[in-house]
Amino acid sequence: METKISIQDLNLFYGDFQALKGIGMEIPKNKVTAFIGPSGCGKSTCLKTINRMNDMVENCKITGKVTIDGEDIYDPRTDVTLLRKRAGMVFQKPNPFPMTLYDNIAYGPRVHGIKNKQKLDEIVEQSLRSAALWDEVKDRLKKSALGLSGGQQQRLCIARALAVEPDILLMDEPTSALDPISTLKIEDLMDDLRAKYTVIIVTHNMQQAARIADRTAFFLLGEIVEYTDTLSMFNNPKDERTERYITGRFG
Ligand SMILES: Nc1ncnc2c1ncn2[C@@H]1O[C@H](COP(=O)(O)OP(=O)(O)OP(=O)(O)O)[C@@H](O)[C@H]1O
Repeated sequence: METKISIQDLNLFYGDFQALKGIGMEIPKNKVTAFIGPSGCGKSTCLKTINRMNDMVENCKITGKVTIDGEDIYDPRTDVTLLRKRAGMVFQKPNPFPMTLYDNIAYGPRVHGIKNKQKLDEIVEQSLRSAALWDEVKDRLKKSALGLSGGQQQRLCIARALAVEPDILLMDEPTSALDPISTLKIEDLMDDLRAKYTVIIVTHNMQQAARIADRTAFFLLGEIVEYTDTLSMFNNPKDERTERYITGRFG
């Protein structure tokens, strides 16, 4: 397996509080990796270190190293805008912009300098197809995105992330606000996405991790207790704490 993202001895502090402790993991290319663990154990924090979303938090300090394709993303010379283009993010609650579906998706490419209408049309169609939304919305591209259902909005947000051609997709509990049918659609989509992207998903839902992830990391109190291929984790956890968590016997 080729490593896409390497995290080495990563510590993260919010003020005096240490949220991540000595995280080390190699995240493989073109696989789905799940972060699981009880609330507040650092999953989202760890996810956000990969595109430096933590830069926006005051008093947040990081030591250690994160590399993408071998490049140190915390190097002062890193272009953070470009980094966030390479590592797109989808959040827990769908957050479409209050504009048309078309403009939601064309927004990123326009920011990055694409002005040609035909090219933008192509990107919009392709992104919506990749997010399994095209057929449902192709006749309403000029309508407000806020009129979509929650599940459609979340797929629109995935399409918006794909429109700038990332290689990594960071998803922070992307289905927690969705009904079971929309959740299933996003899970199916995940299967297709791995062909082109390296996907990392934070989830509280262990069945979801078991269904969609190739590898799973179990976080507890800011540390990684266990990180292995998903089948081994669920069938044969090495650490007693992992076993207790996945069998629902704690926290
Ligand atoms: N901006 C912040 N400032 C201070 N503390 C923070 C901040 N963001 C997160 N924390 C703290 O860091 C710890 C890890 O939070 P994080 O959101 O990464 O956990 P999580 O595992 O993703 O939780 P959940 O599953 O509930 O989303 C928590 O104790 C949280 O309160």
